[in-house]
Amino acid sequence: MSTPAPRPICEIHKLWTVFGRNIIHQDLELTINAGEVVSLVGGSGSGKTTLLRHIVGLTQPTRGEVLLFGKNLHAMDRVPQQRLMNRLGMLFQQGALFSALSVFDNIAFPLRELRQFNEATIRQLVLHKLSLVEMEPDAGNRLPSQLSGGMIKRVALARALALEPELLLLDEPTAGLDPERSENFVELIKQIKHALGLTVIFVTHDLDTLVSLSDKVAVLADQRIVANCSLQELGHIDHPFVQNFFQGIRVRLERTG
Ligand SMILES: Nc1ncnc2c1ncn2[C@@H]1O[C@H](COP(=O)(O)OP(=O)(O)OP(=O)(O)O)[C@@H](O)[C@H]1O
Repeated sequence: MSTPAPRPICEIHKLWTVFGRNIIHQDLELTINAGEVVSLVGGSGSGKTTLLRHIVGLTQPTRGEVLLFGKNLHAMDRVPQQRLMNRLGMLFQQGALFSALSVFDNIAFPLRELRQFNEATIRQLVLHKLSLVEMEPDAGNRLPSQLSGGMIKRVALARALALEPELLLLDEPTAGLDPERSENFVELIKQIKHALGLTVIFVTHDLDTLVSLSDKVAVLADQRIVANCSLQELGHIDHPFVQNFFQGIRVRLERTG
């Protein structure tokens, strides 16, 4: 049986990002296909978070195109752009929950913004998202300040999933978690990915998270993507940053087989 042709979900072409005199991205090209889990790696300050922000429409690139589901995100009017952005979910580094809102209201927030659902439906949808991230319905009454670090990540993930996105972006999903909680959170992301058939792009500095979660690794160096391939294939890429990085993960790859 032949495998289906890859279906691009996110295509970035000739993208430039310039902040003042700093060129962050230069002629950057990247394609992410449906169903892939791609980690974005690169040195500190290489522009990983900025690239995620371009993909979700929060920051306009200086030049170039970001096509989401075949549509040019940054060249659209506000209403269709918002509709397109509703097909994405983003988990921010610190969770970015609204501190004055309960867990329930945090997850309900994007649903209420849509103005399409009544409160009974919103309640059902929120409770479903809480169960997806393995939290009890009672947790909905708590405030973010009453949650552990791991729970904050779960609630932030539930909120990112509220609109049932096709593409999920995660910025440092396991940052600040101890190794056990980090492993549990990675397992949860994997389960949800399979259950919902998501495409995932994530940034991490944690090599265990990277090895455990990635189908592919996109490497940002010299202001562009210098590799976008499986972890094993990285070993064949002739680039000093990639080679150095690969040495760092080789032992872990051998351990996981
Ligand atoms: N809005 C902005 N205005 C000016 N400079 C910015 C802005 N946003 C980011 N930068 C700069 O762009 C560069 C890339 O930042 P970014 O946060 O995307 O890097 P990163 O690869 O995610 O870094 P890290 O791994 O350390 O989190 C940094 O030098 C940062 O200071």
